[in-house]
Amino acid sequence: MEKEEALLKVNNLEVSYDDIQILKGLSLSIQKGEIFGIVGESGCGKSTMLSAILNMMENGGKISKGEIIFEGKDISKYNKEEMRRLRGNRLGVVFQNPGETLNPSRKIETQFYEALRAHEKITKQEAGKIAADMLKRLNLEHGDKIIKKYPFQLSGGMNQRVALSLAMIMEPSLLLADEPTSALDVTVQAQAIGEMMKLRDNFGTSILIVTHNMGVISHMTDRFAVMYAGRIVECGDKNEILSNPVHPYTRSLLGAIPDFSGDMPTGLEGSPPPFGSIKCGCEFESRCPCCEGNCTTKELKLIDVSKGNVGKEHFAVCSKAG
Ligand SMILES: Nc1ncnc2c1ncn2[C@@H]1O[C@H](COP(=O)(O)OP(=O)(O)OP(=O)(O)O)[C@@H](O)[C@H]1O
Repeated sequence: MEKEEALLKVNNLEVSYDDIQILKGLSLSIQKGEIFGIVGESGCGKSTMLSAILNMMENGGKISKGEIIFEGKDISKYNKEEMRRLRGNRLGVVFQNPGETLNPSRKIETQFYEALRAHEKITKQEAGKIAADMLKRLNLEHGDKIIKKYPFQLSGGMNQRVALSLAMIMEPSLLLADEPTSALDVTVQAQAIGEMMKLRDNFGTSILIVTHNMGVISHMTDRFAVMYAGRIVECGDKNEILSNPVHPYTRSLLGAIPDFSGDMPTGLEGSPPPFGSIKCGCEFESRCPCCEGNCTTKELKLIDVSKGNVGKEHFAVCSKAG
């Protein structure tokens, strides 16, 4: 059976800030209704990838190569106005801190009204009803009362759910989520994850979630990619990677997760090399327990490490630990 056309396809994306290359030949694809995760430690380029997709890079940032195909069109060529129309309509976004999505000086109902009005003709009253309905669908009871409040009158967890509702109000086909649970209490984190998963079940929304938390990846995603120093080093089916991680960095990430046994997690010494300092070979070499002579010179390419498990995709740029 032929595979359905991907909803989002990022091909060989290269992004630099002030001429220093950050993203290195990044490729991924997301199917309709799929939850895809990107995991990696702080500074590996996760947010840069999302801002490139959204055309929201800060000054000095530019896409130097590659394409971003969303619903069949290369949106990396879109101008600001074309992107503005797409955001909030076909593409929803939720950030780590609800404060980045919500305006502190406007009532929730005004924010919904403005978001809806940007894409369709609507009265304040109609917008209020749609907003209250959406809040209810995301398990926020008394939506009619919540919309009358300002963000500071709600808890962090409630605000994040309001932000999620706002991102979903136009029922976008793809939700981009940048560390959406990191700023929340652990108990509320689980709730927010559950709610995002319901979006896929109830609306068929695809989700691209960026996180440094392997627990979130393991709980939420169908497939995921591990990023290190601006490059995808391992990607594929979630269960394949979690049960048989082959890249030494993925193994280190998994070894760093504390558990209830009382054993100390192994952790990972050192830090990634500064961007721009490694011109060829493997960026993980200085921290890698498995490195060999040619690691600093060989070209890095994702290779199929799936061991013939049909339908269970699994790629890595190195399989020395496999
Ligand atoms: N506005 C900017 N100007 C210059 N360089 C930037 C800018 N934003 C990001 N970078 C560079 O890109 C690198 C990756 O940053 P990015 O925020 O994408 O990483 P991240 O994996 O999302 O980190 P975190 O988990 O801490 O948010 C940074 O280390 C920095 O070198």
